[in-house]
Amino acid sequence: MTATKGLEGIVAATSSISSIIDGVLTYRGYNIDDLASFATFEEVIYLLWYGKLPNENELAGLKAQIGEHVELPSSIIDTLKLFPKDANTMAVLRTAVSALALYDDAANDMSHEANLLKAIKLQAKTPTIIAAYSRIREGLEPIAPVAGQSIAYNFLYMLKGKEPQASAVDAMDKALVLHADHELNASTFSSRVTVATLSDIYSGVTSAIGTLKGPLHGGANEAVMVMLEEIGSYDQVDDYIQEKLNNKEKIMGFGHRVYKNGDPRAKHLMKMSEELGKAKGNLELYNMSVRIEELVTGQKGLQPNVDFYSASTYTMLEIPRDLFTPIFAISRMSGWTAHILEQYENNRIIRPRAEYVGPAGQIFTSIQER
Ligand SMILES: CC(=O)SCCNC(=O)CCNC(=O)[C@H](O)C(C)(C)COP(=O)(O)OP(=O)(O)OC[C@H]1O[C@@H](n2cnc3c(N)ncnc32)[C@H](O)[C@@H]1OP(=O)(O)O
Ligand SMILES: O=C([O-])CC(=O)C(=O)O
Repeated sequence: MTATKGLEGIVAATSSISSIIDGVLTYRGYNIDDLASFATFEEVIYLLWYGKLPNENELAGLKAQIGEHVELPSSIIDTLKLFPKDANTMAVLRTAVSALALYDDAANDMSHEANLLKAIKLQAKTPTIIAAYSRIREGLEPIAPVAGQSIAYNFLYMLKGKEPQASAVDAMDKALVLHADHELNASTFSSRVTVATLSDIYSGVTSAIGTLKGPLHGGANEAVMVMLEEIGSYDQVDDYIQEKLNNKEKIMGFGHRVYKNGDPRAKHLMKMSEELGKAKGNLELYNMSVRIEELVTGQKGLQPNVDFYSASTYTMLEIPRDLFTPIFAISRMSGWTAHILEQYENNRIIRPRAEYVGPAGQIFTSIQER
């Protein structure tokens, strides 16, 4: 038995949800470029869960169901109020999402209908948790969403407490479409491993949130922003990046396990970052990002991934840095739950082997003799 470090190149499941073939990303066979240009996040959620794009009635039905479940149990709001005001926001989300199971009588009902309803509840409540905690830590009361509005609109509305601009809602919606699913990425894999023991959907998404949090995965969007803040201004980019490259340090937001010739989502986020910067009359972060890309791609051949331009995009939307990865979770909740439902449909416990590289043939000695 020989291990493959990081399971690189190992095909660990079959799935009909999303694919990456020759650098082209599709959700259920639809090219991500078309979805990013023409579909809303709610249409994409429907596509991921039901395997087809919704007609108008089906979309209205899904939106109504999400609207019905968007509010949090009061105990969850009370719990959020108990958390430290400076808590890690992904730890907050992981804990609150896990706690939702305590207030769902059907948490352990394993029927498909019950699991689909739980997916709807999780998708509806995740933005509410993030917006509520963000307000609570600022000493403000959480606010209720506006009935009939989209997830993107309501997240921005609940976060900021005022009607968001149409351009901000469009950008948020597109970002949610772009992050929704990505084949067997680490967090999706961990959700599938968890539910393959026939554990419940809340356990599956709690594992996934914990996995997304890491800076080699979803946490990279915040790490990119830390880097941009450290650099400070356009004229400091070359020195900062060159030193990192010389020291063989990682540049966050670059590289990918699967894409070696570029992440098809990055160009959309790059354009959004530029457009939002132009609208604000401040292209500094965009220009800095472009220069970083020139240096890193020019010298290392590494391309920006989905996390790189999302950092400047979210900053242009005036979103606090520590909500970037939670926003990724709002979007990926749709993909995680689609994969969990798919796993349940054709389940087998996921239990690979390890190549043992420790000592062999040890002679046991009593504790007094050690
Ligand atoms: C949503 C997402 O999860 S997208 C990914 C977000 N993560 C990041 O942006 C963090 C920065 N990037 C990375 O750490 C990696 O590229 C990962 C985790 C995304 C992929 O990791 P792997 O597939 O294991 O890539 P791997 O480590 O084999 O990289 C190949 C080579 O490129 C180098 N490399 C990879 N990424 C980077 C980077 N961002 N900066 C500098 N060098 C890098 C590696 O050090 C390695 O060099 P070596 O062959 O001299 O040892
Ligand atoms: O697929 C991966 O390894 C990481 C990624 O880009 C994602 O989850 O969107």
